[in-house]
Amino acid sequence: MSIEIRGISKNFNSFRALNTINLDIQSGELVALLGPSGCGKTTLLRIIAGLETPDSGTIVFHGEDVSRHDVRERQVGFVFQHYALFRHMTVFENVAFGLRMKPKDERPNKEQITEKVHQLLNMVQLDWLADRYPEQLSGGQRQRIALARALAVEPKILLLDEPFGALDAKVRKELRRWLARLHEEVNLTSVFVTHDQEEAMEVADRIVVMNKGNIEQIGAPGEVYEHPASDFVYHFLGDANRLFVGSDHHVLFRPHEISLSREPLEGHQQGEVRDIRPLGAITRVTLKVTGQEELIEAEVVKDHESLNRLARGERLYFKPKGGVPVAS
Ligand SMILES: Nc1ncnc2c1ncn2[C@@H]1O[C@H](COP(=O)(O)OP(=O)(O)OP(=O)(O)O)[C@@H](O)[C@H]1O
Repeated sequence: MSIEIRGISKNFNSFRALNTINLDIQSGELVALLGPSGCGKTTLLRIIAGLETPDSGTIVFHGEDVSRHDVRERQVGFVFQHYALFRHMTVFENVAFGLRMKPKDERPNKEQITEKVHQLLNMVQLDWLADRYPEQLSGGQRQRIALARALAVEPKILLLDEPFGALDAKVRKELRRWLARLHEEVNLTSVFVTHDQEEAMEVADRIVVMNKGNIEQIGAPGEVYEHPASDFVYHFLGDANRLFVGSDHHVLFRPHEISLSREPLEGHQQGEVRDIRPLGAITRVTLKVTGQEELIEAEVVKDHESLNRLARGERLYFKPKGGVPVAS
């Protein structure tokens, strides 16, 4: 089911949380709303769900204007970070809940419900936990059960608000990959909110970068990373160096977009080594350049020749590879 967001604005008192948002989401797409805290991501998700009313604009699901439909009529599935499971119900009952609450003429019978719940629990690979209570589960398991519960009623649209936000880094990574695979299997239209660029890059088909109630850029992960539409997007999508060139220009470049050498080379300038950090496959070297306070970070493979017996205080020669020239 496609989602069209047309001219959506929302104020909280005099504060403009969303400023005329337009966005088309294709059927079956997995879209990330990415931006810093307070940029309006959650508000937009809640408006799509029907949990919040916009001041102006319309929401269209598959050609039908649902702006006036309430949250139940919209039939979307949710997974929110703090949207707890029912504590007094087992995992099985939690997942069955939405099916049992269906109007009588749509409600499956007992056997059908049992079959469906086990099918969903198998899909999230947690069928063996069916008789447990939520407090007997890990955080990651709870999130997967919450997802199974959301999917039980077969929503055409799934909305996820920082679904893995409260989990530790390793579990987050596993769940993220698992969500991307699941999305391919089930093929529903999904929108998820995150402030973590790595999460958005890894999972989403398209990323919507938001800032202060506006959309800065919409594009595939590679597109927004390689061709950022603004300084804001460039900085938000990854570490960035600023190298000043003269008094009114600077060049933006990523730590890995650098040529590094022990010897002076054509077009390279010198920097003093302030720090050397081995980070696994790569090593990060921090350089101080004459004439600017901001340090430059260079990331090169760990066996790069420039690193051979390198010590703090020594000099290296560097040159940004590519980079984006900007007026300061
Ligand atoms: N009910 C409300 N009343 C007043 N202000 C609100 C309300 N809901 C949200 N806001 C404000 O609107 C802005 C956008 O909030 P929103 O929750 O959409 O941001 P967000 O991008 O999801 O941020 P986060 O990542 O921190 O959750 C924030 O400045 C927030 O304080």
